[in-house]
Amino acid sequence: MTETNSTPAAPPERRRYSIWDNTKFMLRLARESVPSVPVLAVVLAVAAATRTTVEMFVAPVILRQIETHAPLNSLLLAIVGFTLLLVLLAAGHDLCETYTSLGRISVRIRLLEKIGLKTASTSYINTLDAAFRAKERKSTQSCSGNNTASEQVWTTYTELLTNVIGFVIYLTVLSGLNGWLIALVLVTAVASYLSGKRINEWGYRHREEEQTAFGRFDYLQSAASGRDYAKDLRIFGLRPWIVELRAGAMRTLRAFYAHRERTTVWANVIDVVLTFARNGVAYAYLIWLTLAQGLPASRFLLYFTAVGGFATWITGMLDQCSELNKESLELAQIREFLDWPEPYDLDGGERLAARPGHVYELRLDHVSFRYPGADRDTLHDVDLTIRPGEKIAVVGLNGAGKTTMIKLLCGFLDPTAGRVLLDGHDIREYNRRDYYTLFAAVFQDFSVLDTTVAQNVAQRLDGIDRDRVRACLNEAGLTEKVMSLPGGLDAHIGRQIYEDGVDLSGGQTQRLMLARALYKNAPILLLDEPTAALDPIAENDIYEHYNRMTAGRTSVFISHRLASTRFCDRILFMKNGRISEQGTHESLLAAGGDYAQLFNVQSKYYQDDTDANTNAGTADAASGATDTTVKKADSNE
Ligand SMILES: Nc1ncnc2c1ncn2[C@@H]1O[C@H](COP(=O)(O)OP(=O)(O)OP(=O)(O)O)[C@@H](O)[C@H]1O
Repeated sequence: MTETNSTPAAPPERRRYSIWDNTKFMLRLARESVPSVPVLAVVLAVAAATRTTVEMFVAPVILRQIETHAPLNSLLLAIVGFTLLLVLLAAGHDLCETYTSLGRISVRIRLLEKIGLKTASTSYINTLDAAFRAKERKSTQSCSGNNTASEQVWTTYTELLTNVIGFVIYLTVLSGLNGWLIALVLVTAVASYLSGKRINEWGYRHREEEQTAFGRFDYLQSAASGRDYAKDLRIFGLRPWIVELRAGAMRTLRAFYAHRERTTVWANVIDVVLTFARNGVAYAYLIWLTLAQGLPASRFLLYFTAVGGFATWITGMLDQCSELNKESLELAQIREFLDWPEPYDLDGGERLAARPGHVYELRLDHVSFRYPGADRDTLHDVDLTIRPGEKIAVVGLNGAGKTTMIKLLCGFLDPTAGRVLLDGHDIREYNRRDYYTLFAAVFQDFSVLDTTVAQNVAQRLDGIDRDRVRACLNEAGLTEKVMSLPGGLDAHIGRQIYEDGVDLSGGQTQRLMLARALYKNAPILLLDEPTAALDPIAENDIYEHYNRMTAGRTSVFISHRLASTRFCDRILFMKNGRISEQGTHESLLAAGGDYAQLFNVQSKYYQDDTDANTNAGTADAASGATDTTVKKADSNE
């Protein structure tokens, strides 16, 4: 017997994504979508720095001409030349900016697509992880508008580069001045940067806290307004309760932001003091040079403007570094999500060739399973062979582990211990996408897309075999309902997108899900309480056709109605994560164990009911048993 490995899945290893890493990531992303974006970022930076530099020279050059009594022509030429140059630079800058803004949006959308792809194709187990879902939410938020990091970062790169170019130019201009002055400006600037960096690091350290607080608020916000809760909100008068919970979440979120602001304010105070000291000393020195050393007015004006500009470039560089740091943290969140570890590579592994007509054997080889974060196993050493073409029924009390077993069989979950075997081979060796093609399923939760009936059954846009769709709808007992809809197979389901859409009842939706499973025509059929929402007549109808539906396939059928499992080859009774009994209906009754006891409890009700109402229908029909023939009725629920 395989030892139970009770260690839960390890939390994903945390990687650090530096600003440089994230810059390379954004460049790669731009290369994949709009390669002109980084190029135009550089062009814009050069244009902006040049424009400011030209502006700095305008007044000193004109003043110098006046000082040296230059001819009027030369003066006018300088004025017209500067004006034209500034107009051209401004026009070129605005043109590039307009052109690149669409490109930046496209790059952001590309990132959003990657997030969507990861969400859709991640291993099923990741979708159960609250940390994964929180990261997905945060990543989507970081790409959901023009002002989010994934788009704004290009502006930051541009402005940072503008500041660096300006810094170099102004440093060259000021190189004739006292070196101590330049050193003072640099030192104060670095000090400002370091205090800002500390703040950003605080944000990075506490980002999980922010995510948790925000996630809780967001969840309650959607619960208070969402369509899913619309009925409960009204019938149970839940609004005050949810609103109070939401207010509590809001208070936690506010407390977090207040803490962050308190930490930030000190960095701002330090920055203001340093800026004041830096500019004050510089201006005092220039005034002294003018008064004591006879610095010409045009030079004074040039240096005066250059010192102010130099400090602005440095402050700009620091601001942009801080901004880039913040945006890089957001990008790091997105990358942490995109690089979230996968227990298996959906596209890796041995390919499973299609084998039409082949009937598969499935085996759970001493399988145990524990959900991530749980403190005990849900399944304990389950050993089960489902023979090719066998029809298995699984019954048991709530929480016994029936659905979990199905999820292990179809490869959504991997065992914590033991193996799942397909025709004797560990399914972990196979390509998981190929493996999924072997299964059709009806799960307890439905996934109907707001689109046409035919597309919901065929799960595709083109190449729908409409005759097969009709046959499957018929098999699932939905023909009459669909044909009553204007548009028939092309009628829209759901009202989220289409005003003319139809909201199906729970039972009708379940039948639609069954038709979808039948349309896939996969060799293994998994049905997790597929008739729970059906009326007794529709349910009976499904049981009567069950053999035909599953002919030539291996099938597993979970049900809470024990009588309904008689038509299966073998019944498994699950208790506390183990298969505690198995056999045919008759042999299990004869054994007098848990199954027999549960069956008696269930049938007793109907028996009493029958005794009390002698004119009522048979007990078996009411309990959904198969040996009672009930006229097929495709009722409109
Ligand atoms: N994502 C999860 N994380 C942690 N525990 C889980 C998760 N899903 C299910 N469980 C636990 O696993 C146990 C078995 O659940 P499972 O859904 O397999 O039971 P079931 O027999 O299908 O129940 P039911 O008849 O109510 O559908 C339950 O105790 C449940 O709380």
